[in-house]
Amino acid sequence: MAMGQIIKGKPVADKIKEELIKEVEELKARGINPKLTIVRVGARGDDLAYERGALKRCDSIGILTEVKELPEDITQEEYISEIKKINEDPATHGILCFRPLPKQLDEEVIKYVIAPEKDIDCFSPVNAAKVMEGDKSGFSPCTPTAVVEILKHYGVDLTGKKVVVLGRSMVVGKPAAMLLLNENATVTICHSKTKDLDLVTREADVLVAAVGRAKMVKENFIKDGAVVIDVGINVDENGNLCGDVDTDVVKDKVSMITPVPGGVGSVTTSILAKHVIKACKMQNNA
Ligand SMILES: NC(=O)C1=CN([C@@H]2O[C@H](COP(=O)(O)OP(=O)(O)OC[C@H]3O[C@@H](n4cnc5c(N)ncnc54)[C@H](OP(=O)(O)O)[C@@H]3O)[C@@H](O)[C@H]2O)C=CC1
Ligand SMILES: Nc1nc(=O)c2c([nH]1)NC[C@@H]1CN(c3ccc(C(=O)N[C@@H](CCC(=O)O)C(=O)O)cc3)C=[N+]21
Repeated sequence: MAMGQIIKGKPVADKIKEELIKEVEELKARGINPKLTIVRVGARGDDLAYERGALKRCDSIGILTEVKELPEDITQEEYISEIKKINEDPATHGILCFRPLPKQLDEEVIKYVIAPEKDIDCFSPVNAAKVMEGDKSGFSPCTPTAVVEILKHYGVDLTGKKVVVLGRSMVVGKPAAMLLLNENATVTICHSKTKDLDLVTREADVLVAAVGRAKMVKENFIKDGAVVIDVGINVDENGNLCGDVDTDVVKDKVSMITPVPGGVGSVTTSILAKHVIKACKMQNNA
């Protein structure tokens, strides 16, 4: 069996980064300084990984950043008031609220608070509706967008392909399925209630794993020669980052697979930066 190709995020991210550096220079020449504000509650491992990646990426492009660190036990009223403050702060162009939120915070209420024009990761229903409609005037969620960009970069044609998305969250699975559908794939979405999961995923020409369970996807989940996009960012028993796919056991069966770290996450941060600049330009009629 042929050894699968490890398809890294870096070349995809670097290409996006080069374009963005030029755009930031142009904005700065006009006295406009694009800025991202991150809102983090508590200290989840995957949030911290994103934060590290996002701060590094924005820094290298010239985007200003600020992190609002909020206590794990924050009340809904307090959280909402923090978001409203940032909505009204003219220096911030993009807001990223890490999700999932802790249990006492009701996402179904909070998602209406973030200003749609600053909502660079598609939290607001206004932007979610645009993803459904294929309307590119809003902000698609960064990670699902990164998944599509990686597939395009490595020449994987999605038209007519059987794509299985493992996971149905509003951060990854569900919008990823929608964006892949927009690329003319035939899409199946799986979740915790799916029966015979391995039989379903084994049909996939392209498998997108976004479950948040370390190394859950094994050899029996994979069709020979499939392309696997591993979105998972999990922390294993030794404190190291790992994906949702057990890469060691599937790598000889796949044709291509993204690594963790160095895969989807690194492209996600580039898309995030791209969206901050898009938001900044829109807010400045630039
Ligand atoms: N690389 C990147 O840029 C990013 C990585 N991530 C990572 O991706 C992973 C998923 O994130 P997110 O979508 O936010 O996570 P959520 O926990 O919100 O959603 C997980 C999804 O997986 C499903 N699921 C959980 N367990 C199983 C199982 N045993 N079998 C089948 N389906 C299952 C759930 O089903 P149900 O709906 O039925 O509960 C749910 O739809 C995490 O590791 C996260 O850190 C997230 C964003 C960006
Ligand atoms: N609203 C929301 N949207 C998200 O997209 C979201 C979220 N909440 N909550 C947390 C998860 C996790 N996530 C990561 C993104 C990039 C890296 C990343 O840049 N990873 C680098 C490594 C970074 C490092 O370890 O320093 C890599 O994979 O190479 C990691 C994790 C996005 N998430």
